[in-house]
Order: sequence, then C-alpha cells, then structure tokens
Amino acid sequence: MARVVEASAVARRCVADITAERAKCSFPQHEVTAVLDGGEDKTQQRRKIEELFLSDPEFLDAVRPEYLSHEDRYANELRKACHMIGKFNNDEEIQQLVGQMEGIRTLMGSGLGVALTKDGNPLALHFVMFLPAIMGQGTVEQQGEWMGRAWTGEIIGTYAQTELGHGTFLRGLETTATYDPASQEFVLHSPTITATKWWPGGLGKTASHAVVMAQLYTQGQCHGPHPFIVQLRHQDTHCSLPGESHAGEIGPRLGMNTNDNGFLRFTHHRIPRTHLLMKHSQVLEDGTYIKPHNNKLAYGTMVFVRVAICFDAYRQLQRAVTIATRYSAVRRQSELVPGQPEPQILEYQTQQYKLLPLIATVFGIHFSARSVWDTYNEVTGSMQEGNLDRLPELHALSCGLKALSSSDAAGGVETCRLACGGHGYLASSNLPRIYTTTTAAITYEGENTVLWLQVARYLIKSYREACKGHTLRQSVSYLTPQPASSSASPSNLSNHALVKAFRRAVSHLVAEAAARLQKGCDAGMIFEHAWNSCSVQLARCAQVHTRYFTCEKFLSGVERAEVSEATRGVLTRLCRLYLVFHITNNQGDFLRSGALSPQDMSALEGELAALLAALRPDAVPLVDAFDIHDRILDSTLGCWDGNVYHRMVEEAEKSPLNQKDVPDAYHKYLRPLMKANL
Ligand SMILES: CCCCCCCCCCCCCCCCCCCCCC(=O)SCCNC(=O)CCNC(=O)[C@H](O)C(C)(C)COP(=O)(O)OP(=O)(O)OC[C@H]1O[C@@H](n2cnc3c(N)ncnc32)[C@H](O)[C@@H]1OP(=O)(O)O
Ligand SMILES: Cc1cc2nc3c(=O)[nH]c(=O)nc-3n(C[C@H](O)[C@H](O)[C@H](O)COP(=O)(O)OP(=O)(O)OC[C@H]3O[C@@H](n4cnc5c(N)ncnc54)[C@H](O)[C@@H]3O)c2cc1C
Repeated sequence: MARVVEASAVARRCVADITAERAKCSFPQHEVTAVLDGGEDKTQQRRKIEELFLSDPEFLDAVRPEYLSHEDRYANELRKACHMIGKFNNDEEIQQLVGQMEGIRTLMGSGLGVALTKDGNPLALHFVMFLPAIMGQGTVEQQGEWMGRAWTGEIIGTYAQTELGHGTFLRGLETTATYDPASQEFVLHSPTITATKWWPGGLGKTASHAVVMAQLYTQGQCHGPHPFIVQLRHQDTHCSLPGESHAGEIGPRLGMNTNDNGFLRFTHHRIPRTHLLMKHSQVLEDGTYIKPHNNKLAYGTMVFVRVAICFDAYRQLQRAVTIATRYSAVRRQSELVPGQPEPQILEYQTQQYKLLPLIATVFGIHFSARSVWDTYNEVTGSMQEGNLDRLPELHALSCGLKALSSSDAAGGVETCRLACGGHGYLASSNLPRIYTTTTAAITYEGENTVLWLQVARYLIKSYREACKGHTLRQSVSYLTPQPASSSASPSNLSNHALVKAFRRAVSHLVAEAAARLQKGCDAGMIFEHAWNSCSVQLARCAQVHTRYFTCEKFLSGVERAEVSEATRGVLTRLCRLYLVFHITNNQGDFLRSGALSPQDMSALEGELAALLAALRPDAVPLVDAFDIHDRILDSTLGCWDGNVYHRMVEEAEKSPLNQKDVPDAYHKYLRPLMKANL
C-alpha cells in the first residue's frame, strides 16, 4: 500500500491525526478482516491476487476516465477487462489462487475487479448473467456446447430481457419466439417499437451472443417468457447479422457508462430449435411443448443475480464509508469549544451518527448475504433432486435482501458523500462514481418497490397459512397471530430481546395489513384493488421483516464468530448499534405493536449516544480492517496515509484545462464577448 507522505506541515498534521486514530484500536484488526474474508487464509489469498493484478502496469489509467470521450472510456475499460481474462487464462498461479472456473467470475465481481474497471465492466453481464443463465437454464448438452467457449471468452454474452415498454412486468414482454416445425427453428421478432430490447449491459458493442427472453409460441399457443441463446454478431468480423437483428448502444447514463448498455430489435430472425434453453421446459421437434415443474423456473437467473448484488452493495458501501471515515479523522472544522483548536469532524456526534451506523451496516449486509447465499446453494441443490418446496422462500429472501442491501448501500454512499462536505462532490473523492454505480442496483434486477411487494405477497400468504394453523418456513416462522401482550420491561433490552421485539413489530404490521386487505375485499373490492390500496403498508411490512432478518443474522454471526474477546466486543457493540439505530429510527412500529414502551425508547436513545461514543475510537481501525487497497479505494479523500490536501491539489493540476494558462475557448468565445464594446 502506498504510504508515501509529502513532508509539509499540513501533511504532517494530517498524518499525525490518522496515526493517532490507529493507536486507539481496541481489537486485533486481522481478526475482523478474516471474519469478512471468510478466514485468514482467504485474506492472504485475496492480498496475493490483488498484488498480482495491481502490480501489472496494464491496469494503470493514463488519465482519469472523466477526461476521456465516451468511446475512449469504453475502449479503456474493455482493454482492462480483456487483459484481466487473458491474465487469468494464462497464469497458473492466479488460477490456483482464484480457482479454475468460478474464479474468473468471482475475480470480476470482487472489490479488485470492480475497481480495475472503473465505471462499469463491459464484460460484467457475460459473467454475472449470461454464464449463470446457461448453467441454470440449459440442459447438460447445451452446457457442453456453450460453456467452454463462454468461459474462455471465445463468445461473449449478455442477458437481454428488458424492453422499451416492459422491464418490471416480465409477463408483458412483447418479443416473440414462434416455433416453425417445418424448419425446426424459432423465429424471433420484435412486433412493435416497445418490443425493442433496451438496457442489457454489454449488448451495445461487446456481446456476440445473448440469452434473450421472449414469449414462446408453439402450435398456436403462447407459453410465456422463455430464454433463448441468440447469436448477434458474426463470429469473425463482429458485424451485426444483416437485416435480421440490429443492436446498438443506448447512450450515456447516470453512471456505469462503460457497460455499453444496448438495444436490440429482431426482424423474423431464425435460430435453431436447440437454442431454446431446455433444462426446465422443452419444445419437441413436432412443436409439442413440455411444461416445467414450476413456471417461474425460467426466472432462475435473476434469483442468482439478486444474491450476487447483495455482495456488491456490501463492497460499495465498504469503500464509501472507508473514504468518509478516514477523511473525517483528518478534516478539522469549526470550534467545539470557543477558542480551542478546531476538532476533527469525527468528534461531532452528528458525524458519528452518519458514519458509525454505516460501518455497522457493512457487517449487517455481510452476515445476511452469506446466509442467503447458503440458502441459495441449499435450495438450488435440492432443486437438482426435483424438490422445489423452498423456491418461494428463496425468492422472497433474495428479493428482500437485494432491495434492502441496495437501498442501504445507495443511501449510505450518499450519506458518506455529504459527510465529506464539498470535497465529497469531487470526482477525485470517488464518491460520485461509487454512488452512481450503487444507486443503479436499486433499479436493475427488479426495481426495489416491486421486489418489496413480492416479499409482502409471501408474508401475507404465510400469515394466512399461520392463521389456519399450518407450520411455516423457518424465515417466517415467527408470523403467528399474537395477542397484544405487555411490552418488554426496560431491564430486558438485551440483544435477543430487541430481536424478539422486531419479530413482534413485524407480526403486528403484517396482521394489520392482512386485516386491512381483508376489509377491502369484504367491502367488495377485487383482491388486486384491495392489494393496491394497501401496498404502501405492505411494502413497509416487507422492509421491516427484512430488517429483522438482517438483525438476526448479524447477531448470530457475531455470536458464532471464532474471534478473541476484544474482537467480539467491538462486533457486539456494532451489532447493538445496528439494532438500536433501526429501532429508534422506526419507533412507531415498535410502540404501536406494544413490542417496546416509550420508556424503552428513551433508554435506547440514551444508549445510542453512549454507543456512538464507545465506538468512536475504533472508527478508523474498523475501516482499516476492511483492508481495502488504496488503488481499490481510488480516492483522494480516503487514502491510507491521510495526506488528503496534497493529493487533491495534485489531482486538480492534472485537469486538461490546466495544461494551458489560457484555453482556446477563451479566444473563440469569451474574448469576442468581453471585447464587444471596445
Ligand atoms: C460467496 C459469494 C459469491 C457470489 C457470486 C459472485 C458473482 C459475481 C458478483 C458480481 C457482482 C454483481 C455486480 C452487478 C453488475 C451489474 C449487473 C447488472 C445486471 C442487471 C440485469 C437486469 O436488470 S436483468 C432484468 C431484471 N428484471 C427483473 O428483475 C424484472 C422484475 N420482474 C420480475 O421478476 C417479475 O415480473 C415479478 C415481479 C417477480 C412478477 O412476476 P410474475 O408476474 O410472473 O409473477 P406474479 O406476480 O403473478 O406471481 C408471483 C408468483 O411467482 C413467484 N415468483 C416470482 N418470481 C419468482 C422467482 N424468480 N422464483 C421463484 N418464484 C417466483 C412468487 O413467489 C409468486 O408465487 P405465488 O403465486 O405462489 O405467490
Ligand atoms: C444500469 C442498468 C442496467 C441494466 N441492465 C439490464 C440488463 O443487463 N438486462 C436487462 O434485461 N435489463 C437490464 N436493466 C433493466 C432493469 O432490469 C429494469 O430497468 C428494471 O427491472 C425496472 O424496470 P422498468 O425500467 O420497466 O421500470 P418500471 O417498472 O417502469 O418502473 C417505474 C416505476 O413504476 C413502479 N412500478 C412498476 N410496476 C409496479 C408494480 N407492479 N407495483 C408497484 N409499482 C410498480 C416502480 O416501482 C417504479 O417506481 C438495467 C437497468 C439499469 C438501470
């Protein structure tokens, strides 16, 4: 890690401030790093991989991407993404470190991979969706045909589902794939302008192939959206296939501008029958349709990606809160006590309130994403054996955690930007780019409100089952109708008691929403209208339920961690802060359900202040324990050595506008104006 510090009084002061923070550390940092990495051996492995990639000059950028044209930015990131694969394919040491096949995907999606390609990796969709779609939706023969070529990069794919007219409502897709038994081909067609595929990452110029979701028609009947493998570009020339399909890029976005998100239209484009991914449903040569065991199996790729997004949200928030916390230790502003030296802004309780809960959130997402990932593997494992029983639970869990982690992370990154004052608005802080990347996850892979409503659907269904006396799945087993009972006594505000209070609050909210829904139906509304009229409340149930889930996973994760008492101490304080922060921020849910009393709330608010003070000395040591390399942070404000101001000035000097004292634009535009009256 670069720890070179320019010797000036200001630099010395900044370094002294951040060094003093490190001296306050109350726990062995390597233990926290290992908890997050999944073991000390994994930490060593990650560092070695980072070293191998970061020491490679090919990954250096000649200039900041913001100064490049749209096309040059794309080319620069594509260059690095391809070099990453080339390096992986040709280096046995790297392959051993990251693992042969899955490794390249993990590498691309890791903190390192995301940092090396700065504003969106043009190959992301290939690894995150195209390959998983073939794995999850293709037969063994289809996997044999496509996977090898896709892993090595001989073909590059994307996942083309969303259209101009429909993203959320998958059943509303307009692209058709009509089976023609005479030629044993499917004919792909975009019947209207709104049927144009729109948004898929890498579709613009990078992908040679796509998994296209289209309405399957055979023997005159529509069977809903199904996945098809479609070649888009010529294998040798990369030219679009003339006449039948037309792809391009959709133009600049808020962020992720080097992902070449694209559009695609089909004009009676023919593909072989065997290009329908047929693991779950098949079309036979004569056009007979064989149904899947569950018609939502075609949505399986999205379930995987929703889980993957939770890990990405975790990493993005980690980066942002590291930047803002280190900066807050170096930045001095105003006076706490008149006449006394300006304090580090981290001394202000309000600043601690911005940052410390976000540090806790990193751990909250970490423990719950691990848990959902385990559930994903268990459920998909039992699905291989034909058992689909837990699919609805997995769907609800992955929707809930994707929505919660992406909104927590995007909101958290924005809080970090604000916590850095004006300087957080500078591109060189890296906070703007982290924000625009993170906020996209609120929309893609299922817009969050829509996902909350899917969770609510599961909750209400489960609650109704519970009312009939049926046993529920583990993640919702607490949803039994409960009589309003007396609140927990102030002496019982242990962590477990607070988690229990969450359970009671959610049960109460769900019971209320279910009753309101029923009332609407009883008053003569059709179910769907009654549902819509309660949907604000329903989304709220889903949010509080998912928060409860993260609290529970955080607490059990800390209790189970194999660490020293000092480390368990700091993690327990963080977990406590997470619980108290979310309860005090949502008091109404707990008060009206009787889960907690106004006196409890007062006690918890007092405790919140004490927790901020107790965690304040460990703020910088905790973000240091995230162990993020300076190159991965890529921030003038967050660098390890704290030498913020010199770095900012150095970066500003590099602006192309500063390469000439008087820019050409002055002579062209400003001078004629300024001299007009002379
Ligand atoms: C160790 C860690 C390792 C980790 C690995 C490492 C990997 C590397 C990591 C990489 C880092 C990442 C970085 C990212 C980079 C950028 C990527 C950008 C990608 C962006 C791609 C996209 O953006 S791509 C398009 C996504 N576009 C949607 O996301 C549409 C949403 N829209 C719907 O998804 C449906 O439209 C919607 C609403 C369900 C209604 O669907 P619908 O109308 O058909 O259904 P209904 O509402 O009628 O019914 C509902 C009934 O369906 C059941 N159900 C519904 N879905 C189900 C399902 N999936 N599975 C099972 N069951 C399901 C449900 O449980 C109900 O069941 P029930 O009836 O029993 O209650
Ligand atoms: C950066 C980025 C990358 C993407 N990459 C891909 C990709 O690789 N492949 C791909 O296929 N797609 C991709 N997408 C598309 C993405 O999946 C969709 O934009 C997303 O699913 C939301 O759908 P929509 O745009 O139709 O939003 P809309 O559904 O039109 O949402 C607009 C508003 O309507 C509300 N709304 C809609 N339906 C309901 C409902 N039933 N109940 C309540 N409220 C509702 C939403 O909450 C939202 O507030 C990408 C999008 C982005 C931004």
